[in-house]
Amino acid sequence: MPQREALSPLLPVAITTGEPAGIGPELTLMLAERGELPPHSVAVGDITLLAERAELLGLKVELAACQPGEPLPEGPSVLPVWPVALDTPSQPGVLNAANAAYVLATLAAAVHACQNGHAAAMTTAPLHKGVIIDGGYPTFTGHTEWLRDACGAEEVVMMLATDSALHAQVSGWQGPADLRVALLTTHLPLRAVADAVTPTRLVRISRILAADLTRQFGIAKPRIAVCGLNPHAGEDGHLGREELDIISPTLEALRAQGLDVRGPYPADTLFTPRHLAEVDAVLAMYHDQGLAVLKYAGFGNAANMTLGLPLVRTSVDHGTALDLAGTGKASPASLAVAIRLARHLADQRAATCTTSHL
Ligand SMILES: NC(=O)C1=CN([C@@H]2O[C@H](COP(=O)(O)OP(=O)(O)OC[C@H]3O[C@@H](n4cnc5c(N)ncnc54)[C@H](O)[C@@H]3O)[C@@H](O)[C@H]2O)C=CC1
Ligand SMILES: NCC(=O)COP(=O)(O)O
Repeated sequence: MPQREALSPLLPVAITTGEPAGIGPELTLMLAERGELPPHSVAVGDITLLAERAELLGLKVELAACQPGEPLPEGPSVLPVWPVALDTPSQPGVLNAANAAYVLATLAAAVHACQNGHAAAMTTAPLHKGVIIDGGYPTFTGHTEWLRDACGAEEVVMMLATDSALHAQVSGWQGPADLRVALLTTHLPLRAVADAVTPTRLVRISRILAADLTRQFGIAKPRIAVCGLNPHAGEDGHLGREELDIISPTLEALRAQGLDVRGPYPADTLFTPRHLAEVDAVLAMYHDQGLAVLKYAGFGNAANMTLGLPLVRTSVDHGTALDLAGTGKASPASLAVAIRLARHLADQRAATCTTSHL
């Protein structure tokens, strides 16, 4: 039996603390002070920054530096930290491109730990895409794409979900609707979206989504509703031809291969209770088509995850909120959901690996 998988529940979830000028550091500290981090959680970031932010906000957290592979320090209000040093001091709300490499170094440390059996999963606090680009990484577009490349994956899928849709066991979200929304395209200018709606991308994304809804969420035959790109799903070609020329024939081919992919549906009415009740996930064509609805339904109680990776990665449903950084007013609820989800998915993955070796 493989020791590493069998022991995964004891391995930590590595929480990258994100943009140092944003709310990520203080949200992590808030959860630690309240005792709301699951056992075996470790922050990845600059320990002086965390200490300064804790002092600023009067958060009573004992920061305990340790290294991947070492036992995690334990105790009430103890936050274990895998230290990664800032390149330059950071003030809340004030971006500095000199720290772009630092943010990416925290991600690299977490990925490395997952790959080397020192972490069970990673949860990412928000980073600021623009300042990373300004800091000398012109092709950077987000965690999702960076993780795809770091892990050598051909394709990955961004999916956000409201809490109970993540998994009934994870917590008790009682919001208006359960919603899982995956994206065909992620961080693209709107002008480039239509060109990115291709049969190849639709096939790859649909397959990953269906496979991970089964593998990670236990849905034997996932039902996926696919949005159209254009108003009224193109109005029979009068308002755009992507539905007729690309989406419909590709979905037809996927259905012939056994995938339950429905649509394309007009996106404005797909996100209504009667339609949502009939499917397990919605595949939106672009970022704001899907995420505006998801955030209306459950902002602060939803999480983001990357499907198709060889490791478990979850994240918050919000960004760096520079306007709130250093005030203590930002809610840590989504970070808590994301960490619990990472723990749950990692434990489940470990149990599956262990059982499959029996
Ligand atoms: N997972 C990640 O790393 C993500 C990063 N971002 C990045 O964050 C930066 C800022 O993005 P924006 O579009 O301004 O979105 P944002 O989520 O940072 O802020 C939008 C609004 O929501 C509020 N808000 C955000 N988080 C909150 C929280 N936890 N509690 C209470 N209120 C909260 C903010 O104060 C602001 O009014 C961008 O660079 C964006 O790319 C955005 C989404 C996810
Ligand atoms: N709106 C979601 C988002 O921007 C998250 O991006 P990523 O950094 O997780 O790829």
